[in-house]
Amino acid sequence: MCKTKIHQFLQDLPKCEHHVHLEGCLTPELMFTLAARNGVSLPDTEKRPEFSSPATLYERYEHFTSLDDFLSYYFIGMSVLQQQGDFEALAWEYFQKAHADGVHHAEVFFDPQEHLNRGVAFDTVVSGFVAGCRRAEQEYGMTTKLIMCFVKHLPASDAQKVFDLAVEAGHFESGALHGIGASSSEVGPPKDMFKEIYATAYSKGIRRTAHAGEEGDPSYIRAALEAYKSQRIDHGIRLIDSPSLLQQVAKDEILLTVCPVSNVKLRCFDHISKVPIRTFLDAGVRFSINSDDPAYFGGFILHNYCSVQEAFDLSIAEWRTIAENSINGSWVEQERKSELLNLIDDHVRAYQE
Ligand code: HPA
Ligand SMILES: [Zn+2]
Repeated sequence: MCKTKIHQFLQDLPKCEHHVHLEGCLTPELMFTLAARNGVSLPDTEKRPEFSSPATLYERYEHFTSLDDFLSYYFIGMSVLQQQGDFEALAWEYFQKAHADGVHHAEVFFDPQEHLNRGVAFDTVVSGFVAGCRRAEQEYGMTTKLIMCFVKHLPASDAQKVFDLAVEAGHFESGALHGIGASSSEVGPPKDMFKEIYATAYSKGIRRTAHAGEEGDPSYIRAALEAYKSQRIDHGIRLIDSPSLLQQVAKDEILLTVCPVSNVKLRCFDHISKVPIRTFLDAGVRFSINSDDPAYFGGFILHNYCSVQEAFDLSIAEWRTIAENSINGSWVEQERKSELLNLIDDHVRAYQE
């Protein structure tokens, strides 16, 4: 993979990432290091032999059976994060990889409820992740935004508490946090369980996105758009089951943050070629391509771009459309968008000369 000329083009193509969970960037190596340093016990290896070493965990990650199966590992993994420096180190590891993959602008998710439930202070989490973001901005000239996700498997009242903490701390006004999202188990919890929080966010002008239509049917996407007034949809792949909603999403210029490798690893599709990339392109649905939980799914953003290219053999004009849509769908100032659009123009011209 990534040996041919087009793969070099994809590596150097200026990218925006909109759908990556920082906790999903925790490699087994860092997990074991932090567990030892912080005195955190990972599961008993008698009962769970996959927790014997990074190698055995990587092997287990090859066989996720569903979103919830993956999430059970994801939530155990993040339990090793305890100190401000752990959160900073995790974010910095991600930004180094993203930079190497040609990411210029990254909007990254994190799940504060899980950390608070383990007794980690909200400020420890936010200040650690913010420090990682600032370092990426200073060292790489990247632009970054932090998006706080609410998790659907915990009570909505917990989500409300964490949202109130963020608002009271002035994090949205200061720019430490930029938006809200909703993630974790999809099918089961009420589709609109955070509707009061999203209504408050809307009234305060806080950006809104939500995971929907990953395992759940199109009614989950409709609920995110209607009950949450969500400005983006994370995943949204089940739109293929509703041509009318697909047309509406195209018309309303809602950006889908698609994660092709994740969709195969979590068995939403049996092969990348089934991810509706071609359908979305043909219908004029805007989407970006993203890594979701790269440490668990075997590759960062470039791996997703290259896997899509292998499966769909897209033209340079189609890649240009994807790259431009992902810039236009970013939550960043117009001046920065123009700068990134110019970089794409230069890159495509240089390739064609
Ligand atoms: O792909 C995902 N879906 C839902 N929740 C998540 N949390 C981390 N990754 C995911
Ligand atoms: Zn996700």
